[in-house]
Amino acid sequence: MPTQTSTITPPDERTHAAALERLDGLAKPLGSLGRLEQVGAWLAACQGVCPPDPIERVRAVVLAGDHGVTDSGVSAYPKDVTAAMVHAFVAGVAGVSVLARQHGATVRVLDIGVDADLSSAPGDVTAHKLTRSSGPIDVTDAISRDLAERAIAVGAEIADAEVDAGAQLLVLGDMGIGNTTPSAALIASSLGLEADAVIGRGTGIDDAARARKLDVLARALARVCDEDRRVADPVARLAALGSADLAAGAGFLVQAARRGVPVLLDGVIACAEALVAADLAPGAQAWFVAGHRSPEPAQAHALAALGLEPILDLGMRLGEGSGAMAAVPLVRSAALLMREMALLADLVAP
Ligand SMILES: O=C(O)c1ccc[n+]([C@@H]2O[C@H](COP(=O)([O-])O)[C@@H](O)[C@H]2O)c1
Ligand SMILES: Cc1cc2nc[nH]c2cc1C
Repeated sequence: MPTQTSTITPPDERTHAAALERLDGLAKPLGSLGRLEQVGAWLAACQGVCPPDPIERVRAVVLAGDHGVTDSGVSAYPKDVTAAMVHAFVAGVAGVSVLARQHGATVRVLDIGVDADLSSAPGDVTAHKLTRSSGPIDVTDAISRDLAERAIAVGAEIADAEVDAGAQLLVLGDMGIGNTTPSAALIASSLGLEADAVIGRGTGIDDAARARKLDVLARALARVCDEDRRVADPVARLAALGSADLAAGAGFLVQAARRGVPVLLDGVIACAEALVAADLAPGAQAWFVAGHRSPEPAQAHALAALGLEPILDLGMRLGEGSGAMAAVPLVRSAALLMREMALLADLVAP
């Protein structure tokens, strides 16, 4: 029985049209606020109100997990860093923690599939733990179909909690050494691409590690993809080539869209999750904006397929939701400009 797919109610089209009209009437040359105008109109449509409310409550969730492919030497760092970084998020000293503090956002880190016992971590870090590492996708499925379905449901529960806590804007972050490999595999198998079109240098791998990663990716895609290099069913894709944390991310994004709360996407991991989310729930992508461009080639493919253009292009490749968090002030500016700028007609006598 496939996981239920459903179409998503889109952001309000009439509010979007009203927002574009308001933007054209502001005290500025037509179109002169560039991307901020599109972001402002999108926010208005998501909220169903023009001008949009100021964005006061931004909530980030970091989903952590380990990946069997790390045993093949596909990352520049050892997998113990995943668990170590979970402690850093809890202590508020990770990169995204600093940015979130600066921008008044919350960060919740959750161990979905870390290969360590984090049960002594404070708070509810392990409340949604599903596995200790997902499988090496070049030789076996990452997780069972049953676990993929449970992870999607867990991700939805996590999104519900953030929305119920009052989130006006969500950020989805990731932490997992090796996770650019399953992310690239998900994007390739969603779009029918070959390994060499999606491979990137992740944490900064050298040429030898890149050759190993290319081999892992090619064997993973050959193992599960049909002649089109695709896997049609999104749940099967998450189980075969993803992981528990990536499936939870896809479930999170579907539920955010279902609840009508906009999401700022981060780098290649969130974009892989978004691509699958759009297959699980067609139209979900209308609730997403890309916070930043990652150097990972797979992200560019995912963004093009989703019809998204990143707000920032700073060469960031940290993950954690950091690139999305860096874009938060601009999203806030887009709302305030629409609220507080004068109308040209009120300044210029007829
Ligand atoms: O967000 C991105 O586009 C991104 C690009 C490269 C690396 N990362 C982060 O680095 C880790 C994955 O890189 P790797 O090389 O171990 O696959 C993981 O913790 C990600 O958060 C993230
Ligand atoms: C130190 C470190 C921090 C990270 N944060 C997200 N991915 C990461 C990868 C490494 C290696």
